[in-house]
Amino acid sequence: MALRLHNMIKIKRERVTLSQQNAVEARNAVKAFGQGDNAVRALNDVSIEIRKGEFFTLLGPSGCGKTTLLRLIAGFEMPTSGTILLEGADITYLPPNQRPVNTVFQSYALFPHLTVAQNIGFGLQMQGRPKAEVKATVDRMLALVKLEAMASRKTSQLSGGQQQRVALARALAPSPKVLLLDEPLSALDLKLRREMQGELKRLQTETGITFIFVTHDQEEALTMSDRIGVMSAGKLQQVGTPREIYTRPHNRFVASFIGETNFLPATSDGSTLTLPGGYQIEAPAGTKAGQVTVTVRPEQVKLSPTPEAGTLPATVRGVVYMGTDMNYQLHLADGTEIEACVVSDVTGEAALAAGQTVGVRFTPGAAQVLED
Ligand SMILES: Nc1ncnc2c1ncn2[C@@H]1O[C@H](COP(=O)(O)OP(=O)(O)OP(=O)(O)O)[C@@H](O)[C@H]1O
Repeated sequence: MALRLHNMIKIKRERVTLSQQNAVEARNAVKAFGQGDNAVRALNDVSIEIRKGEFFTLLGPSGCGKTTLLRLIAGFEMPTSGTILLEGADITYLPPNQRPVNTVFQSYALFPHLTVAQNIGFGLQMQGRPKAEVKATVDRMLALVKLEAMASRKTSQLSGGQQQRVALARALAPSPKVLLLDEPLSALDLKLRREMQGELKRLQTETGITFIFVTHDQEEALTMSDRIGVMSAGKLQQVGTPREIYTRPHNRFVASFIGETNFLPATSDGSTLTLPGGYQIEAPAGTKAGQVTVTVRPEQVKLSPTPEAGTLPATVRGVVYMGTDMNYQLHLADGTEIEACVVSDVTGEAALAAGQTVGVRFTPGAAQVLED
């Protein structure tokens, strides 16, 4: 009995310590809007752990619940059920202004009649911090976002990129534990967006503050994040590093939402996968026996000019020159269509022509078996 109690206390302590290592946790978060038949489940039992000091991205299509999850963390919404924790403490019902969390919105929400410096210092002033401290922090923030020369300009006289920097500096000024960023770059043109992606990453690294970034742009998520949480229809589909998400997608949604991919039917005996045309590859560890769906990225599909033994015969249906790459559309004997992406050579000429029968192989280890 005493041993059981001791173990229970130990487990509880370990759980609390683990929770404290996380900046933010959602446990079984459900958020429903509306009643009865009109109810929308924006979040459907979402549990997630976001570590201290990481650049974490919530990625998913429009309406999947990203903003709703962010609003629960900010305190702008309460969950229908479930818990939100910040460094292990339950903040589910804590008002937004009592959370050490700040948000940067897509619209920036700057005060146009105030100067850059006044905008950045606004939150600190409202907190009643001493004047000298406000000035020192504003100066530090101006240097951080490289806007020292603009300190006394009105924000209405700034470009979109500069306004974005002011919004970031203002949100970072009170040193929040967590910064929430709701599609902050979507109003910027492509060139500026790329520049600000680098800037955001730099700010996160330099400040060490946990960033939770919302986007529906997969490239943005892959290039900026330490880890990504992929969402669809109010559910978290997969959490992992950009590399894990791209190379080891768990299901069809994740595989197709992030990058281009091919799906092929296969039969598994637990150790070997047999694909259309009898092409056999090693099954990844843990693959169950039976009918499965395999996914393989186009750049992991290798082509030889003739269907040699041990390859999958296919007919080239079309060739598209993409600049850096050549894209081949291929037709398999069972009717499956797949794509291969081959780096262009110096001439930019296609090595294989439409109508040709070729041999297909996959880079060993590249094919993934999906859960659904
Ligand atoms: N206040 C609300 N009242 C009713 N339904 C809402 C409300 N807020 C969100 N929803 C619904 O909840 C679902 C999730 O919305 P949410 O804004 O979280 O998605 P999102 O992934 O952030 O989408 P987007 O990228 O378009 O902003 C959607 O179906 C949306 O219509």
